[in-house]
Amino acid sequence: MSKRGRFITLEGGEGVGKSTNVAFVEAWLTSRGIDVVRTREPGGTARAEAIRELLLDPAPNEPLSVDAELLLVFAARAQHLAEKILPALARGAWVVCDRFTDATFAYQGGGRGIDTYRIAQLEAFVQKGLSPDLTLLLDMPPDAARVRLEGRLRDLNTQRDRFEQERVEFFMDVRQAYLERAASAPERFALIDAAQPLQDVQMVLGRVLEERVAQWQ
Ligand SMILES: Nc1ncnc2c1ncn2[C@@H]1O[C@H](COP(=O)(O)OP(=O)(O)O)[C@@H](O)[C@H]1O
Ligand SMILES: Cc1cn([C@H]2C[C@H](O)[C@@H](COP(=O)(O)OP(=O)(O)O)O2)c(=O)[nH]c1=O
Repeated sequence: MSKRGRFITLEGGEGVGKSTNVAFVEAWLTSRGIDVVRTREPGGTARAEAIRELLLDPAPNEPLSVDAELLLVFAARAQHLAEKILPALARGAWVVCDRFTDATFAYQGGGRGIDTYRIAQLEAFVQKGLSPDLTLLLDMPPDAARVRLEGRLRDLNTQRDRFEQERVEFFMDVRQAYLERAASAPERFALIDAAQPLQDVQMVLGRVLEERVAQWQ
């Protein structure tokens, strides 16, 4: 049987550069001959992307309950794991994912105030022990990240989604929860200063990948 692939996730608040750097990580690994599947959460498959639409739709006439939000995130994840992530890892491909369960601890836990224990129960139920091999946490102050996000929204001429409409205090709680998770699992996390110029962020990312890939081989 071929060796299971590696599972790498990128995390951080809105506008810190996750999408930009998921592409960088994919290109970095591909250039070293690694078979890479790039994906994102919530989403990654047709049905999971349909759940993403429900989660992001601001639909002001019917607020989404906090519990429904949590369960939808995990429903999308269960589908994503079954249809995409687990088959890719089983055939030996490496999966690079823009957000995963650390985002649930940060947003539904830190942001919405759901008890960490309840999230951990769903994590165990849905993931059955699977967790990322490496998590690249892009960290910067939310107000500075918001400036970047505004630029992206303007460029793409899109409206703010349900999460992007949250107040800055929500994103400060999200950041704090991410930092606490990183501190509790330092062997899995690499904490990266995302406020640096992109070139510097990517130099650090390259260094972290170099080190981890060498350890895994
Ligand atoms: N290190 C950086 N310095 C300045 N701008 C950046 C940096 N990284 C990303 N950006 C820009 O910030 C915006 C948000 O980046 P993006 O990758 O879409 O973030 P995310 O996926 O985390 O929301 C984009 O316009 C992107 O080009
Ligand atoms: C994966 C995940 C995402 N989310 C939220 C965070 C984001 O606001 C939203 C969509 O993710 P994403 O498209 O990555 O946002 P952005 O590119 O703006 O950073 O989903 C959760 O609340 N919980 C989760 O478990």
